[in-house]
Amino acid sequence: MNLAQAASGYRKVVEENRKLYNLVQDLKGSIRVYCRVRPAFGTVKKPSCVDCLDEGTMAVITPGKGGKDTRKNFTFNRVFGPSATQSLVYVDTQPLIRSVLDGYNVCIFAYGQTGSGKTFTMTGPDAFSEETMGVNYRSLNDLFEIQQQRRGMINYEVCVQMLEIYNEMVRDLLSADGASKKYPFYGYSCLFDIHLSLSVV
Ligand SMILES: Nc1ncnc2c1ncn2[C@@H]1O[C@H](COP(=O)(O)OP(=O)(O)OP(=O)(O)O)[C@@H](O)[C@H]1O
Repeated sequence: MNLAQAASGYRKVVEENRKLYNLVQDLKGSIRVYCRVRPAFGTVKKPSCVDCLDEGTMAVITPGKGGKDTRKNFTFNRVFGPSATQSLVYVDTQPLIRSVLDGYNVCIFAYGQTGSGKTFTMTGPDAFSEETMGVNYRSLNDLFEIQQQRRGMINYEVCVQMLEIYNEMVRDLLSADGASKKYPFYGYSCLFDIHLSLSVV
């Protein structure tokens, strides 16, 4: 077998591996919903109204009269309890980062009421370290690592946009004249009409 044949065979195996990898991600569910319960703060003395039952189920307890509490169970792809670390929370998300570099669209977002831990999960706390950093930084690290591993075979250009939607206004966070770069927000489709600053990283 000559070198050209060997290289062609190798490329086929790599391509097959890529397809199978992304098929597994699809089969695990193209929409996954995780629940993270943040720890109660030191000053809170009342028992928690949230109970993590198992890896995929949690209960919300509503106190009733005469000690008759009602419990409602909710099922997720996975439930992370108050002691879950940042790295544990990232484990299920990590494989999707490789899918991004294989040409798949991936969206990861945090949703929850104020103070529930969205920033903590996605960015990390102020006391920032390798252990405490959140999903965004971990994802970027992985993107750059895979980019390095594939260097010479595939060249990737990584760009970022950052925007904030607040009080029905879209604000371009990477614009030098940020204060003036505000657009009215009319819904999802309006984001495509707005030309936000694109920064190559
Ligand atoms: N898993 C966690 N472990 C320890 N502390 C946490 C955890 N999740 C959140 N916190 C702390 O709880 C507080 C509120 O969290 P955070 O700011 O992330 O909430 P948020 O959902 O982003 O709120 P907002 O919508 O108001 O911006 C912060 O002090 C944060 O450090």
